[in-house]
Amino acid sequence: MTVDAKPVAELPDPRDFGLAVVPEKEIPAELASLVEEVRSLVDAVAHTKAGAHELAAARDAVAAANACLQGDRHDVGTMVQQTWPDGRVEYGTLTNVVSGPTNAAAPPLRMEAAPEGGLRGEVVLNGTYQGPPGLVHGGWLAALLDQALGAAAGAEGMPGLTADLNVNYRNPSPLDTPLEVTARVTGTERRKVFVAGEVRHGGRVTAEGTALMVRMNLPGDGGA
Ligand SMILES: CCCCCCCCCCCCCC(=O)SCCNC(=O)CCNC(=O)[C@H](O)C(C)(C)COP(=O)(O)OP(=O)(O)OC[C@H]1O[C@@H](n2cnc3c(N)ncnc32)[C@H](O)[C@@H]1OP(=O)(O)O
Repeated sequence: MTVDAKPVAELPDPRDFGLAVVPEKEIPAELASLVEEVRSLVDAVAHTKAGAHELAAARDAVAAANACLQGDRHDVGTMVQQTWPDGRVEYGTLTNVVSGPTNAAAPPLRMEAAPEGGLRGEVVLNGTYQGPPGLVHGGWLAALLDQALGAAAGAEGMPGLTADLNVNYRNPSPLDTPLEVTARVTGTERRKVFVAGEVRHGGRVTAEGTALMVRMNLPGDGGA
């Protein structure tokens, strides 16, 4: 395939697009641990068999916590600048539902450079991501792949939006156990970036995805 898409020399700075940026290292440790606690809370609520007394007490405690947090908020669209263990710098949305560090609904998925090229990450989805009994919901597998595929394009200097995503479910993906997610760029054509990736459990592919990402239109593209 023709490789004529132009990777950007430097990642576009979201501030140039009017978006606020929070460096991940500036997220307070107390917020990170609160997010962890809320993740655990969501799982506990989803599975609890507690009685009325405990449920009412928990509801009051959560209502009190909620009231504590009704102050100043980050704007929707706020970005987080993340530096991955391999030194790669990446921008993502702060509350991205797959990888956002402050989003308790995000598993979260973290990707880093894979020795064989592209990106790889590991993620464990608990029972709140359940579709069929004991298995990850197919929509969430698509979300994991979409995010990983987008991140793979971004890591090659070609951040963009998903235009087309195809997912094949090859084997069941179990809950509560590590799933490996891999993704790589397979080709480019003008602003089109073709990407492919997999979810694996115990080395066996459970879902595979391909996508077309359309690279962001950047100054200097000249309509290419
Ligand atoms: C600075 C901030 C950093 C941000 C980092 C972000 C990281 C994100 C990571 C998040 C990961 C999570 C990811 C998410 O959740 S992304 C969220 C889900 N995706 C969207 O919401 C995207 C919605 N769609 C659009 O906005 C537009 O349609 C896009 C931007 C995709 C293209 O509209 P645009 O006006 O820009 O492009 P163009 O029309 O000039 O077309 C250009 C080329 O593309 C070809 N084409 C277009 N569409 C399709 C299609 N559907 N099938 C096949 N081909 C298609 C087209 O034929 C042409 O080809 P060619 O003529 O060259 O051959």
